[in-house]
Amino acid sequence: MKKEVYLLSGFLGSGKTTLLKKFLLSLKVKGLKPAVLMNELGKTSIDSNEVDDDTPLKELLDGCICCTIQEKLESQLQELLLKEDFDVLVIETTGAAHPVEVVDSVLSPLFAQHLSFKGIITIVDAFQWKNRDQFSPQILHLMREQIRHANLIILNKADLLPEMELGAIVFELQQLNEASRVLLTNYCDVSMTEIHQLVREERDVNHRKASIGKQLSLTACVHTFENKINLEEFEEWLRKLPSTIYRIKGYLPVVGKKYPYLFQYSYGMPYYMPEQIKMPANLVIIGENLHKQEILEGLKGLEK
Ligand SMILES: Nc1nc2c(ncn2[C@@H]2O[C@H](COP(=O)(O)OP(=O)(O)OP(=O)(O)O)[C@@H](O)[C@H]2O)c(=O)[nH]1
Repeated sequence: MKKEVYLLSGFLGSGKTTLLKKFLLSLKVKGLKPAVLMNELGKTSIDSNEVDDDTPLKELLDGCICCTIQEKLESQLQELLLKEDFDVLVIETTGAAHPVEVVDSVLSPLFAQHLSFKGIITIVDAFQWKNRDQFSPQILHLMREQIRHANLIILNKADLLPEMELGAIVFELQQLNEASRVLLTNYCDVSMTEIHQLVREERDVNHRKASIGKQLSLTACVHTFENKINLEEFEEWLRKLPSTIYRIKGYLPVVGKKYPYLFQYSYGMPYYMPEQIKMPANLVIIGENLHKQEILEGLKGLEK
């Protein structure tokens, strides 16, 4: 059975660790075993002390998951999958992380059969948002991105502002992300049912929806090659793809080669690298309004 993955996003100090503690507790009450992947901008983690000793915890220190140690994130995910027994993984990113970059790692072809991405929960500090003019345009952009890509927005620290102002902020957040619900909380006191329900997903192994950024209708599908393919024919297939496919990554089993090619494709640019070891022959395709069946049939048609 696939392990569910939730991503906690939100700017520094918004309340991610506060929510994490409550979320972990609720999972345990439901009889589920959680695991946590956390990263901190500094060299030592502070928040990890907040996680009980019986919960498997991986830390990514000295950098933000998305910009400096994306590869490390993948290896930590792999290690968790190999060594730990858990049902649900909660990833708490630093407040300075772009959520979609992290989702990109979770959707790695290495984990296609093991992880089921449930969604991004973004926490917004109401007081901070009201006073956001103090931040640089770059930080403001990041905060907006975290909001835009959320599947659920938690407007936290409601105790710090009058109701009228909170109402105006809810309206602003809703304008930024019409598809997500906005919940108003104190100390991230949110009904966990809301979190568990946050993403509707297809559970099919080879054909799954990653509910990232619903407002952008970003979806993903995974193809697992059962047979080898011819590289020239694959390139021909690639050339015919619509421009709404932004990202493809995975391993291509190539006719005449013992080990697969690592394949990366980003906004039209393909990249191939021969591997020296056996890898799972999964290919993840991410884009807007994907015609999944057509894509998967096209790939199947390339197999010899
Ligand atoms: N007044 C008030 N304080 C809150 C609320 N929620 C959290 N806090 C406090 O805000 C501070 C930051 O909360 P955290 O949960 O550590 O925030 P975080 O997003 O994990 O912070 P970083 O790890 O630095 O990004 C803590 O002192 C919390 O106790 C709230 O609703 N109201």
